[in-house]
Amino acid sequence: MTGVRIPPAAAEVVAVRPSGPLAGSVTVDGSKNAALPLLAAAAALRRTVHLANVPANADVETMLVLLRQSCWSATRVATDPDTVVVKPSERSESAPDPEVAARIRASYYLVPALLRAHGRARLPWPGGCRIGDRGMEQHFAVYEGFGDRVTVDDRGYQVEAGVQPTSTASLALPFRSRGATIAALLRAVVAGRPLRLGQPILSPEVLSVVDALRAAGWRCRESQSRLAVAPPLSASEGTVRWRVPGDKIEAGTLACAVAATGGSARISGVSEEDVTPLVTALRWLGVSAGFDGGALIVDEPHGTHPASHSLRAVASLAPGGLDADFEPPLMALALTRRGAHLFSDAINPGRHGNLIPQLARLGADIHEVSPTRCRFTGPQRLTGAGVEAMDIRTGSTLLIAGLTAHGITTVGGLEQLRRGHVDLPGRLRALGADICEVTS
Ligand SMILES: CC(=O)N[C@H]1[C@@H](OP(=O)(O)OP(=O)(O)OC[C@H]2O[C@@H](n3ccc(=O)[nH]c3=O)[C@H](O)[C@@H]2O)O[C@H](CO)[C@@H](O)[C@@H]1O
Ligand SMILES: C=C(OP(=O)(O)O)C(=O)O
Repeated sequence: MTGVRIPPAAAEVVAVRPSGPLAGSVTVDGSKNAALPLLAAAAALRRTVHLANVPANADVETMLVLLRQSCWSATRVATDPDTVVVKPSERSESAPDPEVAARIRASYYLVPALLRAHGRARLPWPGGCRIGDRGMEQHFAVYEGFGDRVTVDDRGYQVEAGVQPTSTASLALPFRSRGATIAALLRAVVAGRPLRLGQPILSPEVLSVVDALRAAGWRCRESQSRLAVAPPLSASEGTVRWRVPGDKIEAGTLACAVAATGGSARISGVSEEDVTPLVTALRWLGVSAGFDGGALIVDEPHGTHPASHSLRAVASLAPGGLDADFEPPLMALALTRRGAHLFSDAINPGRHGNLIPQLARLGADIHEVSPTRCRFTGPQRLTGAGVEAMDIRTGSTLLIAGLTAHGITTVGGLEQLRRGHVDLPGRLRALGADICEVTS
């Protein structure tokens, strides 16, 4: 495609054209949704932490700014910019700027660290993707379970630290929540108290925090029904080294793009367990996908779709369930596959409302059974049009759809895409996708 190639950060839209089967090898960045709680965990620990594989997407950069505005130093190592060193700074009385904190949902992870630094945390209501009502009452129940005082108003919430006994904090979540599970873990760290948490979620992002605490000397035991952590037996002060796991969602998105174009690729940097539900869905759609030599392999050299079944993709917080963020890219892939497909995301009830009208602009015929559930029959023929990324995963899904549509698709709203990925168009281009950044 002809077009002016400019740095992605300056582009207003990307233009996508069908480019034949994607092929090659690519390595994903570190996961945004794991990096954010790990950075907050480093701050809560108040030790020097070297965190490797930290992606430079917009949400992570926002988190680094928030840490610096509070009382931590958070700097990328000059010789290894993927590594961030977090340590307490000299500043004692400073707090995050609410305007900055409101840009990301994960500002909520900073509450325990702020309690440690200031005895109180005042934050705006979380920002991030506008994908429906996204509550925080489980976080508040966690803090109240630790004896903290929570107050809310129109602009946000405040948590004031309660006096902490040394006894075990015993809490149970009414439903599985990544945010509330990590809130409980980090609150226990700051309180220096053992925690027993019923009904945790053991998603990769949570497990990466558990592993990080283990590396810092905390004693941790986890099962699907209970997560128990206890402080180190002896005080440890030295530097700890953690690593952000590879981005399972970026890997899954690339896999869907490769499969949608009938290509073959080797996607490295992600662990097998983290993409297992995605691989199951890919295979159900007749895609030859699996793990080999530490990489996710998608292999369709002839672009044939041997045994595509009708897919039921239901986002779930249950153990082994399909992460909600896999559902949109799978929808773009299923539009290319034979079958009567059903998609559901009741976790993020505004997601379909963002995505389906944009896919409809490309000509997709999707029947919305309810605001969170839809059906369609594939394969469908899409036609390029101007579309808008309404949230991170809408953006990545529209890139995939654009690769399979006839003609040129332009995707706007790139600031959404950049919140979650350093350069997803660049990753796709590395696999041969015909994508370029354009300004008006
Ligand atoms: C920064 C981050 O990791 N974001 C992810 C996280 O968001 P999010 O923070 O929404 O995820 P949680 O797992 O904590 O929440 C799961 C569900 O419970 C709701 N809830 C949660 C806590 C609470 O106190 N009250 C409440 O109603 C949430 O709105 C959501 O509908 O998980 C979502 C579901 O897998 C993903 O789509 C997001 O990418
Ligand atoms: C919904 C997402 O992010 P956030 O929770 O930060 O808005 C996402 O990563 O797709």
